Amino acid sequence: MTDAPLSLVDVHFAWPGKGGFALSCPAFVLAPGERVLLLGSSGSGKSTLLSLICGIATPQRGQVLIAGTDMGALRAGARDRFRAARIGVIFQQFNLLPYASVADNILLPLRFAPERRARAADAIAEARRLCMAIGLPDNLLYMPAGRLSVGQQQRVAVVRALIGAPPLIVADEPTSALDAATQDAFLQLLFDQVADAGSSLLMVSHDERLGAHFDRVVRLDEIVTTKRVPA
Ligand SMILES: Nc1ncnc2c1ncn2[C@@H]1O[C@H](COP(=O)(O)OP(=O)(O)OP(=O)(O)O)[C@@H](O)[C@H]1O
Repeated sequence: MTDAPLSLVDVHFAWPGKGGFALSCPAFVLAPGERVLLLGSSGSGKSTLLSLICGIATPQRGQVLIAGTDMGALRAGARDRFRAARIGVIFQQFNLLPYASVADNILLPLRFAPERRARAADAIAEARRLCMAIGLPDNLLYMPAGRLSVGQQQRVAVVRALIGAPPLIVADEPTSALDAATQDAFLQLLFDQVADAGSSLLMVSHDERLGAHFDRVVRLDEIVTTKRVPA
């Protein structure tokens, strides 16, 4: 199933250093258009797995295939460009540039990915449309991102991941800064945008309550084994 948006094959990874955290994933496939919630407790390795999926970390063995391309086989620069083109990433800490405007933050991935840029023909109009859809007033577009509230910054991170319709959206606890009532509305908006773009969504969380919104719920320990490399 090489054209799946995401496929993990016999992946093994250990953070460097003695007593490091090691993770193995024999097999995991995300189907086209599928929305999967990956559940795991704090420290269980969710962010580590997402770093592997995004090509921010590279497995010591095995393959992380994005639409059939093995991320680990790409050189660092090519891997960064490939990620920008194919994957919209919503980081746990948002990773916004605080002094850059909201618009510049949103448009950043398009700079590195011409094919994604081409899908957002009028990029500012598309940024504005996504902001409105996700409940972010478009008069904030030219404010420095660091001046926004945490909930607004989370929305900026979502719009940056969605712009240019990357085939795979990966999200690390994107609702953590929102109260329960806002979470549901926010997820619905995110799902609407993901469906519009025809993207697949992999979200990690420790919050079982979110499961009802997804096509499939996977517990991390169903797909990975973890251990500490002895000191
Ligand atoms: N950059 C790193 N270098 C070394 N070890 C790391 C690094 N990042 C994470 N780890 C280790 O990997 C283990 C799993 O952490 P990870 O952040 O993947 O868990 P998590 O399930 O995402 O946790 P949380 O829900 O609290 O964010 C932890 O023991 C952590 O110390």
